[in-house]
Amino acid sequence: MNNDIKEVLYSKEQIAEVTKKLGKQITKDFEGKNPLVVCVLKGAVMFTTDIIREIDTYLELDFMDVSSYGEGTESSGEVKIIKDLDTSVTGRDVLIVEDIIDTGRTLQRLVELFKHRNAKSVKICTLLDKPERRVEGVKPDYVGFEVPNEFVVGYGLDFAGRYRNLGYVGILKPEVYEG
Ligand SMILES: O=P(O)(O)OC[C@H]1O[C@H](OP(=O)(O)OP(=O)(O)O)[C@H](O)[C@@H]1O
Ligand code: HPA
Ligand SMILES: [Mg+2]
Repeated sequence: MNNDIKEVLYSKEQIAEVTKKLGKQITKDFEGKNPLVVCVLKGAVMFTTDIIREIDTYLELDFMDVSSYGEGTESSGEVKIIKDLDTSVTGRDVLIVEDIIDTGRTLQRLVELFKHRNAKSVKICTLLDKPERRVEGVKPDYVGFEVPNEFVVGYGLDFAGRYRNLGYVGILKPEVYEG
């Protein structure tokens, strides 16, 4: 599996360090707010479980399963909701946790949905931001790293369902997805 990686972008240690830093910031900003943390499955599962342990406020956790990439490296353009939240967002301070913002379609859809459901506030925390590919105007409130316009995998991020279990984030060799 490691042989399929062209370059390691962020090591386990770098991810842990930035997660701690973001957790501290979020702790400060959400003090006394009891936010509803929304983990966007499946990519954000590792980042979410790590960052919530760095946030020192009361919070609640829920999961939403959303998908638009299927087996490829390009967004299908259609954001499918596979599993909705169990919790109502009405009147809640929502913090969406994502692994990556690429075109921005996934988050645009979620932010619109939560606002429509009358969330009190909606904030976004993403480990990775790939601003070069943006087609929607969403802006994250908390960002770990800006990534170049390459298909990245690891630490939750997949290609065709694989590589989520890498501890680091790396660039996939193009020959892996080109066939
Ligand atoms: O900004 P966008 O272009 O919308 O891309 C970002 C989204 O795409 C990936 O999810 P995917 O749809 O592959 O589902 P997964 O998390 O289950 O892998 C990733 O985890 C983000 O949720
Ligand atoms: O670069 C990426 N890697 C994995 N999944 C993704 N979903 C959007 N962009 C990416
Ligand atoms: Mg994915």
